[in-house]
Amino acid sequence: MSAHTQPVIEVSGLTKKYRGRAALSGLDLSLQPGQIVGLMGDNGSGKTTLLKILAGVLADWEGSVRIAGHAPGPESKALVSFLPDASFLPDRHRPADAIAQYARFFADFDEEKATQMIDFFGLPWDRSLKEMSKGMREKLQISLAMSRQARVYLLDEPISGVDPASRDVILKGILSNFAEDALLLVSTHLIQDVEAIVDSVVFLRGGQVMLAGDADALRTEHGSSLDALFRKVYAA
Ligand SMILES: Nc1ncnc2c1ncn2[C@@H]1O[C@H](COP(=O)(O)OP(=O)(O)OP(=O)(O)O)[C@@H](O)[C@H]1O
Repeated sequence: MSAHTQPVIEVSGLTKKYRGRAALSGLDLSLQPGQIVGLMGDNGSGKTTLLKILAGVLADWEGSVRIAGHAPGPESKALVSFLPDASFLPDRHRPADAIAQYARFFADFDEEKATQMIDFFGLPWDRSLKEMSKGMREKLQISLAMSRQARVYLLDEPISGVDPASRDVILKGILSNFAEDALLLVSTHLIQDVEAIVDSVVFLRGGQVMLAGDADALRTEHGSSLDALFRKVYAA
């Protein structure tokens, strides 16, 4: 990574309150492109809130947020592929309908890539979302989100509903579809599952960044896995 690379995400003093209670409290974060970043944190630490603000789907916050130089809005949304933690596709959609919908919405969507990824995951083309299992739906939504040629991918808990063997397949699918100069920010509490693929991590607590840095440097400095470090810092 070049030291002269501009951060693709720059956040400073970000505060978000829900009915007067802060979910994010003056959060600062700067992320370079060309890496996979694990967004970790205990329940309620603000991961989803942060991802939604970066995705431009949550308003009424204070502070400064820039995505490739743009404030959240139509220009930033065109560069950001967001995978929310809840299903957002109509229940009646089969994979081909979902592909057609994505193609209509997103100019950077690659239908062929999505088709390949759906086949890679072995998903049934003849089943609607309603007829799929939770893990199948997650795989379909990951296939769609990763098939945009985005600068930034925001994945909120993409592997929460799948069995351990499928998690590895999904991570492989994500990695093989990830352009080198993009940024992928993935939230999870299953840190051991993403430990092998993340270049750096951001640990949130109480709506602030508690610890952030290069994964290898943190492992060396603390002499432990990220998983063990996570347990240690959150137990403290
Ligand atoms: N729509 C909402 N209305 C009110 N409070 C909310 C809303 N969404 C989130 N919060 C609060 O904001 C805080 C941060 O929530 P958020 O969902 O961002 O955390 P998280 O780190 O993603 O948690 P988890 O790991 O449990 O998914 C929590 O205290 C939560 O109760």
